[in-house]
Amino acid sequence: MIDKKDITGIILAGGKSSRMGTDKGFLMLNGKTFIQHSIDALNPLVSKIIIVSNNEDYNQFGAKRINDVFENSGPIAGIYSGLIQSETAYNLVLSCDIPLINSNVLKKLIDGIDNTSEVIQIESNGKTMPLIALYKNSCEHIFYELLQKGEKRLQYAVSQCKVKTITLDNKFDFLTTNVNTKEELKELKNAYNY
Ligand SMILES: Nc1nc2c(ncn2[C@@H]2O[C@H](COP(=O)(O)OP(=O)(O)OP(=O)(O)O)[C@@H](O)[C@H]2O)c(=O)[nH]1
Repeated sequence: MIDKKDITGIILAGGKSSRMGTDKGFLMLNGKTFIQHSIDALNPLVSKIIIVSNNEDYNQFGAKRINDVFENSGPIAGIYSGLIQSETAYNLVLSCDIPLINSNVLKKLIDGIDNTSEVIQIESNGKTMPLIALYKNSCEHIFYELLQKGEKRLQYAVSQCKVKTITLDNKFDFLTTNVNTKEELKELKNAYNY
């Protein structure tokens, strides 16, 4: 039986944010920052939360913030940076731009743990989502090798691990809505009356 003491939460909050123009973790939805939505979804399931970002403004959220080990190398580097700091076998990885995410969705990843899978990811709206996923620490060396080769495609990196995909029931697809632009944020607020 996997306990929360065996799981670290890793929130990716770095990157260029070129489409949004500002750090996505500080956007507000329903009176709460995006990063706080990620923290609140992870908290019941993990023993510790690590925020991966070079922005020191993320120090205020009561989680451990760490810098990216490789700069400008995208989410593979963000996950790798979190994995090398993690002291647990399992890691729930979440990007900071999915503000409707909740613990029930993340719990499905923990329920999917088996003896073989190194990555367990959500599929929602017909798309696999490696930034709503559980990673075993054994991915660390695979990601390191790929980063050395300059690989930036997270989907490719995940395909190099033993991966299992858990498909969300269609009625929960909205919970994985990803916000990349100001227009998408406006649409989300309109859709859910926030
Ligand atoms: N720590 C870390 N997180 C990253 C990095 N690149 C992207 N992310 C995070 O990964 C998630 C998805 O990022 P994207 O939307 O694909 O990329 P982005 O750089 O944030 O935005 P764009 O420049 O608009 O593509 C977000 O939560 C980002 O904060 C990185 O190099 N380091």
